[in-house]
Amino acid sequence: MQSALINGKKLCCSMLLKNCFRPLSAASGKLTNVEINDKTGVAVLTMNRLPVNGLNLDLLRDLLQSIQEIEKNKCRGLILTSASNTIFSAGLDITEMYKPDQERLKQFWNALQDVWLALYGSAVPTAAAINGHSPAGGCLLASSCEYRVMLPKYTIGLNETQLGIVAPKWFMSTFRNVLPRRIAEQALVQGKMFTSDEALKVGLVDELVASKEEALIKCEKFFASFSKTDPIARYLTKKQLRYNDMKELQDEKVQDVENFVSFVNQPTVQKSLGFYLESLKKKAK
Ligand SMILES: CCCCCCCC/C=C\C=C\CC(=O)SCCNC(=O)CCNC(=O)[C@H](O)C(C)(C)COP(=O)(O)OP(=O)(O)OC[C@H]1O[C@@H](n2cnc3c(N)ncnc32)[C@H](O)[C@@H]1OP(=O)(O)O
Repeated sequence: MQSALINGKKLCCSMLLKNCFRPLSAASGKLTNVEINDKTGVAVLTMNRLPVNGLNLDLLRDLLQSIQEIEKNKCRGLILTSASNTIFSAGLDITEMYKPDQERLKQFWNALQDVWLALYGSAVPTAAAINGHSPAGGCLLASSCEYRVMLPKYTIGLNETQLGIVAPKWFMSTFRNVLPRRIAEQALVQGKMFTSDEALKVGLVDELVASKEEALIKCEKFFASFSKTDPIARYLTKKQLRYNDMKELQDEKVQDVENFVSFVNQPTVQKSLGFYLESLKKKAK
C-alpha cells in the first residue's frame, strides 16, 4: 500500500518534471543547471561537473551565479542536487590546491567563501537532495542547506582531519548548526564519514529515500511546510540564527584567504596532497 502510494507520487513527479520545469537560462552555466517548477516556484540547482562534481573555481563561480539568480527570481525554494547517479560532490577539487597558481588559489578560496555565504545565508529556503557520496566540501554544501534528504548506501561527512587538513572555522560552524555539539566535535576530530543510516541517526540528514525523484518530492514538501509562514519573518529568523557564523567569516574573509594560502603552500601539505591525488588516480585504474 505504501509503495503504491509512493509510486503514485513518483508518477506525479515525473509528470511534473516533464510538464512544469523550465530552465532558468541566466543561471544555467556550463557546470550547473537550474530548472524552476512553474507550479510550485521551486528551483532545482544541479551540479554537473562529472564525474565527481569536484568543486573547482569554475564550478564554484557557476554555483554562486545560480544561487544569486534563484534569489533574484524569488523562488519558493532551492534544491541542491547532482547530475551524477553516485556522487553528490567529491568536495574541493584537489588539483586546485596542488602545485597551484597563486592568484587562482586566492580566487578559488574566495569563490568558496562566497558560495558558502550565499547558500548558508540564502533568503530562499534551501534543501539538499543528496543523491550520492558527499565528502568534505560536498558535505559543507549539503549542511549549509536547511533540510537534507539522502539516498541509501552513500557516505557524508567532514573528513578533513583524515587528510591532514584542519577544516576552517566556518566549516565547523556549519556542522555545529546541524549536529548536537558533542557529536559534531567527535565527528570533526575523527574526520568521520557517516553512512546514510548513521547520518539519519545523528540528524546530519533529515530523511532517507530510495530515489532522487523521491528526494526532490521530500524537499518540495519541506518547502510546503512554510505555506502558512510569513516569508520575511521566516528569512529574518533564519538570518538571526545564522548571523554570528556568517559575521565571523565576513569580518575575517581576507585573513581566512591568507591562512588558506599559507597552509596549502606548506611543503608537507603539498606532499600530502600529491600523495592523496595519486592514491585517488590509482584507485580509479
Ligand atoms: C589553521 C587554519 C588553517 C586553515 C586552512 C584551511 C585548509 C582547508 C583546506 C582544504 C579543505 C578541503 C576540503 C575538501 O573538500 S578536500 C576534498 C576532499 N574530498 C575527498 O576526500 C574525496 C575524494 N574522492 C573520493 O573519495 C572518491 O573519488 C569518491 C568521491 C567517493 C568517488 O569515488 P568513485 O566514484 O570511485 O570515483 P573515483 O575515485 O574513481 O574518482 C574519479 C576521478 O575523480 C578524481 N577525484 C575524485 N575526487 C577528487 C577531488 N576531491 N579532487 C580532484 N579529483 C578528484 C579521481 O582522481 C578520478 O580521477 P581520474 O579519473 O583522473 O583518475
